Amino acid sequence: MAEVLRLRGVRKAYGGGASPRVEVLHGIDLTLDDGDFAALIGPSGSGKSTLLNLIGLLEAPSAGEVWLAGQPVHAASDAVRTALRNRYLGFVFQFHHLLPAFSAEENVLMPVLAGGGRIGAGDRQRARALLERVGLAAHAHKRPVQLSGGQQQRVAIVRALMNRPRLVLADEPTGNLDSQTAHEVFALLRELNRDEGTAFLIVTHDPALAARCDRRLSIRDGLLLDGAG
Ligand SMILES: Nc1ncnc2c1ncn2[C@@H]1O[C@H](COP(=O)(O)OP(=O)(O)OP(=O)(O)O)[C@@H](O)[C@H]1O
Repeated sequence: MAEVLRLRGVRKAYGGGASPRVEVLHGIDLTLDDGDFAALIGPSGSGKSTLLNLIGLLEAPSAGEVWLAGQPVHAASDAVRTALRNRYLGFVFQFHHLLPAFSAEENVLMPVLAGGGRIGAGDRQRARALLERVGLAAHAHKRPVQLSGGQQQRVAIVRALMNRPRLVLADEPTGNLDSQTAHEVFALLRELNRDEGTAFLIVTHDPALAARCDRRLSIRDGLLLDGAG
């Protein structure tokens, strides 16, 4: 199975100069392969979001290497990082961040525009197929406010898959949902992982959801433990 992500000795420190320098991540090694389904757990403030931001190419490490799809990105320019992010990564957040003025289908199509492309017939077909896949075919024309919380999150999830990313980063994707809906949305992530072969790295505080992942990565004291299996 091909490697999609590799971190080697990744450190991240904040501050410096006038404010004290605090190192949050003390040397993280991690490899994710295509199709991996991994939970990232750890106490509040342990650095989960920091790690996700580094993997998402939204922040640069203070030291160490980040490789995405076989390409070194730790020293890449902003333009290269943006291009790699659009091509290989998808994002799902705790709050759906759908654009309120646009329909569900238009929201799903947004990553095509963000990647600098023009929306073609094939893109519309994929957006509709994805919405149908998650039971929202009849809601494609509705705006986010007309959808339930679980439906909104489903739209956000298929939006993340629109560009066929190799890795989806999900920061507490079910954190804002009641437990029944959370389990349904989580099951959907799993199905999409299997159907599309997309790797997922999912930050969750819910041990029951983490237990349903193939890998459980936990951050403690700035280090990553891999509790595979
Ligand atoms: N931009 C920043 N500047 C300074 N310190 C930061 C910055 N971002 C995060 N930190 C610090 O880094 C540490 C890790 O934060 P992070 O948000 O990654 O933790 P987390 O595990 O995601 O927490 P939670 O589960 O509460 O969301 C915290 O002590 C936080 O205060």
